[in-house]
Amino acid sequence: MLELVDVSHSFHARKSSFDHGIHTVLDRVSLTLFKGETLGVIGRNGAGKTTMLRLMAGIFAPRSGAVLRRPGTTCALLSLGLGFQPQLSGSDNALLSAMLQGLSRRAARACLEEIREFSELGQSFDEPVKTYSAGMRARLGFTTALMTHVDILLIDEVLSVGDKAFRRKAETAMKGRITGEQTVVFVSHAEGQVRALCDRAIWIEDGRVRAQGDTGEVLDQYREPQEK
Ligand SMILES: Nc1ncnc2c1ncn2[C@@H]1O[C@H](COP(=O)(O)OP(=O)(O)OP(=O)(O)O)[C@@H](O)[C@H]1O
Repeated sequence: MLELVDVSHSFHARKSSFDHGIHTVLDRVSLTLFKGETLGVIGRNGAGKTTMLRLMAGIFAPRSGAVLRRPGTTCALLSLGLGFQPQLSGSDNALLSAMLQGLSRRAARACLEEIREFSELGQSFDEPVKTYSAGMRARLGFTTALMTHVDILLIDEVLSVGDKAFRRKAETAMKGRITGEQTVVFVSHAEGQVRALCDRAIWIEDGRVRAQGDTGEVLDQYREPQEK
């Protein structure tokens, strides 16, 4: 469904501590994402997980290597603070995202009531997104992605924000999608969620793949050095 072949990525660093001003964030990463699976991505802060998702989504082009996607595959990146127009209302943003994900205007409009209800944003759904808290943005982003249908859903940490009740509801809804046809890449620091939701996992450390395979085994390896 999607493949990373020897993908490397770097940013220009301001700090002189990085070699020649270049900070390598991903170093020859290869992986294959299969149709219908949920792949968990784990790793410490700054390991390169978000960068990898952005490469998968086509937001960045890799400095070297290739990101291969079957032609016509639609892909949505669900991430905090990404993709909203702050001056537009929650409702208009939801409409826009749904249309960007390939829905017709009529089909997108038809989703709006469901999004309003599930997100529990109430009156705020019609207020500009710039007035939202982080948790409210997460609710809007999560619900919009949940109600519209893309081939690959890339989820960056969003299930870990918001209050407990919404988190539980979001997790249940996500499980419903995951056990169905949806192909998902799921970045999370919440090991319990990764264990519960993911068929396979990949551990990224300092931009390299440290381990990949069975979720339980990868999580056990990931935990070992931290417990020493
Ligand atoms: N646009 C950018 N410009 C420069 N450096 C960046 C940029 N985006 C990320 N980085 C750097 O790349 C490294 C990896 O960042 P990334 O966000 O991919 O990590 P992460 O594994 O998602 O971390 P976290 O778990 O904290 O979200 C970090 O050192 C970060 O500072």
